[in-house]
Amino acid sequence: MIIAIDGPAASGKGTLGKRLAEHYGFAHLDTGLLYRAVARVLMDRNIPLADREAATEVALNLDVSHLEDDSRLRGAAMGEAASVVSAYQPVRNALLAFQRGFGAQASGAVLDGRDIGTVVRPDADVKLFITAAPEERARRRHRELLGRGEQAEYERILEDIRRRDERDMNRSTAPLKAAADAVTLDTTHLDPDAAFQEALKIVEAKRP
Ligand SMILES: Nc1ncnc2c1ncn2[C@@H]1O[C@H](COP(=O)(O)OP(=O)(O)O)[C@@H](O)[C@H]1O
Ligand SMILES: Nc1ccn([C@@H]2O[C@H](COP(=O)(O)OP(=O)(O)O)[C@@H](O)[C@H]2O)c(=O)n1
Repeated sequence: MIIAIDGPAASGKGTLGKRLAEHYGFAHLDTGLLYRAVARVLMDRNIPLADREAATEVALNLDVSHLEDDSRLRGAAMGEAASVVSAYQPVRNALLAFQRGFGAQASGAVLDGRDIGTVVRPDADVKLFITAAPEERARRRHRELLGRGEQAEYERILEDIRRRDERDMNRSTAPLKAAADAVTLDTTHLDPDAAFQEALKIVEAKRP
């Protein structure tokens, strides 16, 4: 079974994806980490994010083996940089085969990102579109960054989230949007447990 989870920044996609994968014993891929990793390599090499050719080259040669263990990828700067390089079609193309093949050896897979239900796995058995009010998402990300010891200011994070959503929704290639057959779950007033229970109901109802 394939579960696709899409939605805007800090809506809780990763948290939900991880829990659903644990519940069903499936593999889980946070696809945002791929774009974050491309951005990180460019930044480490002092290559401008505007260099599409270099970004494509990095994406084609990306080492995808240790993404989960790399806490630097989860910082605020990398999220912003990821949304710049993710707008380049050749970068997206370079990362597509890996995402499509992910979980083929497992009994099922959960992938979360922006275009899983629309582009990566339009054939997914269940598609969830996770949303929450921008203010609530900014509160969540603020708490998360402070918890990781990063300097973080609520107003600045809210601005970053709005700008990133705008860029992700309005790009010409694989824009952030709910697939026609996705079920939308608004988690603004749901804590992580309640969101998981709601998501579980949706998955169970759609399970083949
Ligand atoms: N329903 C929820 N209520 C409150 N906090 C949440 C909820 N879901 C996730 N979080 C927290 O919000 C932050 C962002 O969640 P995450 O799953 O990383 O979102 P995304 O993958 O959509 O960016 C994390 O610190 C996470 O623990
Ligand atoms: N499938 C995906 C996943 C992420 N992305 C891009 O990568 C950026 C970082 O994604 P992320 O999921 O790690 O970000 P958060 O939602 O965790 O803040 C997003 O703002 C998107 O621009 C994408 O274009 N397609």
